[in-house]
Amino acid sequence: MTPAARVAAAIEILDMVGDGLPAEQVLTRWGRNNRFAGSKDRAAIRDYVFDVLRIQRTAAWLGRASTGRGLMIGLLRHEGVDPAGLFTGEGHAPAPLMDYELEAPSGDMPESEAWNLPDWLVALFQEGLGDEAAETAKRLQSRAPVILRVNTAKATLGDAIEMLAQAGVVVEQNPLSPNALTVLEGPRKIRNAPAYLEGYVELQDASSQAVVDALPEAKRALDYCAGGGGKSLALAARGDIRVFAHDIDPSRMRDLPLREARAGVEITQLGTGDLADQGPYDLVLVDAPCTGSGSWRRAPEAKWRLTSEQLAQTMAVQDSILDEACRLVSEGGTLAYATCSILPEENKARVDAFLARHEGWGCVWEKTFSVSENGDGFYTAHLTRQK
Ligand SMILES: C[S@@+](CC[C@H](N)C(=O)[O-])C[C@H]1O[C@@H](n2cnc3c(N)ncnc32)[C@H](O)[C@@H]1O
Repeated sequence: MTPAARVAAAIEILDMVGDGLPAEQVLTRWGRNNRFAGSKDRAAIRDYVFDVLRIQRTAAWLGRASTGRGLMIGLLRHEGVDPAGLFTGEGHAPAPLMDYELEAPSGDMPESEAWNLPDWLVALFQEGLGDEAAETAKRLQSRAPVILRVNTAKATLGDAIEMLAQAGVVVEQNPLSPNALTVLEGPRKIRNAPAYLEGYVELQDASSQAVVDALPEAKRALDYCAGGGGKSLALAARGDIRVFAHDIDPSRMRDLPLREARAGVEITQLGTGDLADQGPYDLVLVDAPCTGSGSWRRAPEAKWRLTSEQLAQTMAVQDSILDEACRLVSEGGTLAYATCSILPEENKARVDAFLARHEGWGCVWEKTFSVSENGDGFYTAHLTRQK
């Protein structure tokens, strides 16, 4: 495909996303219906779509419309590319620019467009994050780093780095976790690299890894909201620990056996009805469902779709999960709470509300990870019963 044809494809996809369809679904369907597009074309189109979604308000302002076409014109201007060179109408290129599209609006962009958040979230960021609000919103506008976790059950850091390099994946150590590697070159080669296929490394954000690093030693640990099992796998790699994984939606753990086999570790999946029978556990990790605000670089659609009602519902779910999970913690054990959110409503406020509802519990440690070039935004707190 020509560069201009890729732009035209991104416009088509963004229009469908604008109609409310999930970007991933539209991209997959587009790929199926346009088999002539090669992997490089599909990757470039995907980048356009997600780059736009991260800066949608800015792109709409620069492109003078929030249609797919306006957004792509705006994205190109944001990246310092003159859209006239691609909007030629030749071949599969988008139609030439109309008069009103020829120039970006004059004057400074209004501040409201620069945050690239809905207005209600700008207010929430300002209220909850104070001085860090604007910087955090800005960081959410760039691409997230690609990060690997070295599976210490199978490989040393040195072995993993060397094997990755042989497959064209260049990495450097990430400061957030001793086993985390930031990918500098060759991210698209990871899934076919022997180091990945043989379980020497896993894809996992560095803040997520740091949340697991901080968990206290335990013989029996329950990952109460295991999802795909990223944190269960990291815990199991410690060795000398029995890890149980649970999720209210067991289908989320469907790939876990495959990932366990690759990583050379064992995890026991538990249905909700079996949790108490197998308990108590000296460590219960609640990696709670959340708005994902700390990882909106990876899933930028979520920031445009979130409503205040959904945030309130999510907070209520977080409360009820903590109430259920705390019953499974052994005497002297730890209830660890984590979210990939940067909103205090989902973090410290949930811990404070839990402590107010449960006499005898205390918070012994907590940490917030900011959105940074090293990792996603995360929060974690360790709760224990006080003597
Ligand atoms: C943030 S994700 C977990 C990510 C996972 N721990 C990882 O590191 O890959 C939250 C998970 O909580 C699950 N969940 C939602 N409500 C739940 C509940 N009441 N009990 C247990 N799990 C729940 C969701 O199905 C989702 O998979």
